[in-house]
Amino acid sequence: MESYNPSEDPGPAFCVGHHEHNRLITVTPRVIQNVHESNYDMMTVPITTSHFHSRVLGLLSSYLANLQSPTSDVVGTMATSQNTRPLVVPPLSKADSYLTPNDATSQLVGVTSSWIDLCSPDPLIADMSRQVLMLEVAYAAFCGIGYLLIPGPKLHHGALHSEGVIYYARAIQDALDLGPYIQFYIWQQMVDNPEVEVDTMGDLAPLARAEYLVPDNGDTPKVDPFGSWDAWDSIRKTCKYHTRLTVALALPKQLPSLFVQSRWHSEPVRLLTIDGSTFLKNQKGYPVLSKSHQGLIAKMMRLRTAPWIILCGVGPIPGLENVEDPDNQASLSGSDYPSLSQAGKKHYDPTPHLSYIRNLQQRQPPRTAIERFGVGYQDYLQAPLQPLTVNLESITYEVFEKDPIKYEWYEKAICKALRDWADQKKATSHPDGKVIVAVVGAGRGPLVTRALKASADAGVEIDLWAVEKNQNAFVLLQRHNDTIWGGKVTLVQSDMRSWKGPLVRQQPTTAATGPVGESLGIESSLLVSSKKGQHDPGRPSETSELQGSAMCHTHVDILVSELLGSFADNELSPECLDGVNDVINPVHGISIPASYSAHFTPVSAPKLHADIVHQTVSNPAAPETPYVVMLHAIDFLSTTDAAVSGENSANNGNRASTPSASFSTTEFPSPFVQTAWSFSHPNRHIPPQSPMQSTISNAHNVRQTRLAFPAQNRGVCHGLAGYFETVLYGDVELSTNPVTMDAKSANMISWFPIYFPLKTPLSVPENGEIVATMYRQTDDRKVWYEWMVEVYALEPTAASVKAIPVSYARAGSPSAESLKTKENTAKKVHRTGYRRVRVGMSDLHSSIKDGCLM
Ligand SMILES: C[S@@+](CC[C@H](N)C(=O)[O-])C[C@H]1O[C@@H](n2cnc3c(N)ncnc32)[C@H](O)[C@@H]1O
Repeated sequence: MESYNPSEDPGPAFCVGHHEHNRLITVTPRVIQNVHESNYDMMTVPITTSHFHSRVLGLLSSYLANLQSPTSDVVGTMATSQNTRPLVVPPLSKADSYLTPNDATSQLVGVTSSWIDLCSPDPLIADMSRQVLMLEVAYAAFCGIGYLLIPGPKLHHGALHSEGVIYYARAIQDALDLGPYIQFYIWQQMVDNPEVEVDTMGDLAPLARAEYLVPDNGDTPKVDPFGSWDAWDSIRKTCKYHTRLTVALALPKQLPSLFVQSRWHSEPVRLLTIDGSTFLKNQKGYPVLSKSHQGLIAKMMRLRTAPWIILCGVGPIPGLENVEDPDNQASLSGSDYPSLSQAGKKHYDPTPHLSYIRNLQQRQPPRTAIERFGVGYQDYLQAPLQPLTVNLESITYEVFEKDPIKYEWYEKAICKALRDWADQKKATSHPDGKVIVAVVGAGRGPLVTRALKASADAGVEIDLWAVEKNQNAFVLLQRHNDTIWGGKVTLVQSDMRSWKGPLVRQQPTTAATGPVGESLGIESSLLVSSKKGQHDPGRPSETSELQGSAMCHTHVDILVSELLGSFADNELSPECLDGVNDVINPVHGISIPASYSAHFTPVSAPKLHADIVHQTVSNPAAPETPYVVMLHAIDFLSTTDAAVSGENSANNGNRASTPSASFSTTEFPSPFVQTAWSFSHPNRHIPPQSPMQSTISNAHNVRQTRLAFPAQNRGVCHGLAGYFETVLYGDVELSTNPVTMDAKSANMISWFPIYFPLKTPLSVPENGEIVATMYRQTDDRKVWYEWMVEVYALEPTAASVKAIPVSYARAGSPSAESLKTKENTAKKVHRTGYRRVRVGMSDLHSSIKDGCLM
């Protein structure tokens, strides 16, 4: 890897804007220049003025004053319903908006009116609100506004809760059509806190007529940690995961639990709004953010599309104070000059909140190796490789070879294996007593180089073979053998499945087995003549004549391969290694890797779901394809951590792309990742080929699993995130499993996880259970996966009264021992005292159309 200096890493760039509730100016390019000079990147503008607000209120009050009590028709429909639109809000006039199209408009975030109530149970209020929004969106679109901030839905109306969200969502769907070039931000609180949802003077909500309200039953509504997210989920579902529909998230003074933070982290949050009141004061009286706020911002800023930050209620932009006369467009006031008392202070800062955010930007931790490597790949869907049927390009190998861990760990594993071989005085397959090592699927040769190094380090002599089927990569292997390896390697251009094993010179008599330095005589083999640089693998005979001396095939002592995919076996490592199984020394021979296992966990992944929905238009197989993807904006639905508050949480587990220890107060909960299945090599149990079949059966490589995952919080399951672990040799292991990766192979970058999508997302209830059934299937010509997900609600039976324990939380991945009884996992984790009621079930998905050809 090229050398990297963290101090030179620029880190994520912060784009910071300024919001003022009631800005009374027309924003011109000169104003924008002023904004930039104040070190802000952009600003918000209301679409309409207080004049418009007063006009609508006036209209409403005169209408209500003359209104007779609503009557119902025979079917009970109220006369003043949406069906008989009673009141039309007239179009905007000059005094209704300061917004005017000019060169500055594209740099503005427009804000629609917060005094409307699209969710009102009173159809009159809801309809007027809808009309106001439509007028504002249409005018914003006309002016060329590119970004529009829309205050989120009002969730509480007396005893009614979240009833009007669907009306809100429906209006947003219309808005998306009305402003086809506008990016919409729904301004959401992080949690549903009824105390925050207070009506202010002039709001339409309190004007809802009593007959439409349900009397308050006196119960104090509680904070619902996922209530706000629920509302957002309804809106984006109604709008079919529209790409222009995103979230502006208001950060409260007290951050909610890490579960809630992690959920928002998985959503398309494109704006973070921070109110002046969210800031604390440091000892010198300057505004600062708490550690947990800093941590959340750091995480958000590492997303593929980092949100912009908008500071609200932090005082005016210097030189841009609101003036009484909005039509006086010389509204850049003379207040660039501080007051006398301010001027008296030595280092007067007119924008201390902004200065803090800029300082926070400077202090962002440098990106980790995987973050640097993954730039541009975050949440980007890639089709998995088909390395058997498609020859890789040199650039693909080059990317693999940048891994700072994988090759190092292979070298360690080979070195240990060689030392053990020598220490245990195991007999070798070579007449000279050398340990025969073969790298199968050698690519451009990095593992060959490592094997030679391991031999030198271990002080154990080896006879090294490299087998590769990609004829283009083979040219490089030949070149490396001449220039780097000093001709020490025997190269074989072949599919490993038709390789007959190393050719060695026949010995005059059958050699006795012996330790390293001696040879394991292969029964009835003839060992003669030195091997040559190149070998023709196509020879079917066990012995051959080479330069007059008899040669015979022998075994490989240590077979080294790296044929793993993101889900361990998805690039057909089991099938390829089965093909060289008989080549491995039947007594002492080993495979590096010795075993590998596939793991998965259910996730919420709205961005991936949206991308797949859009791809489905041109590719119907898109939702039944497992994708390789650097998962980032996802939320693990099943976790092993107890709920912790944002402010008080400690670093509680490993997770991919950890920003830095200094921001560990926002370490999201660890996923509950379970093992699907595993493979071991050499496989001493491959069933013999049936004489009734002409093709070799692959039935022994079929696998199936059914695993249950507890889901503590409600959410939406979009698919399964898959990982792998592998034991190379002894305690040398590689892992992409987020639970074990840091302990086993931190900073390894060769593999991104795999993602198995669901065509239709499944809603998961609180304290529910997600059960995934998965198969690895084969028809002896190709391999594919099938998967389906069921969701259960757990209803306490009469016998159980206590809260549901998260009884199968587990911090690590299962041990090799527990893997043996893995088939029973779903049964084992079944919770007693609860009846499972199935509330959702996906299709059975199958990747057979894109199966991996053997
Ligand atoms: C993932 S790459 C690894 C390359 C190299 N060993 C490394 O670690 O950088 C797998 C390699 O195995 C080769 N390969 C896959 N299946 C093979 C087979 N059946 N026979 C021979 N080579 C194979 C591919 O062409 C590719 O070069």
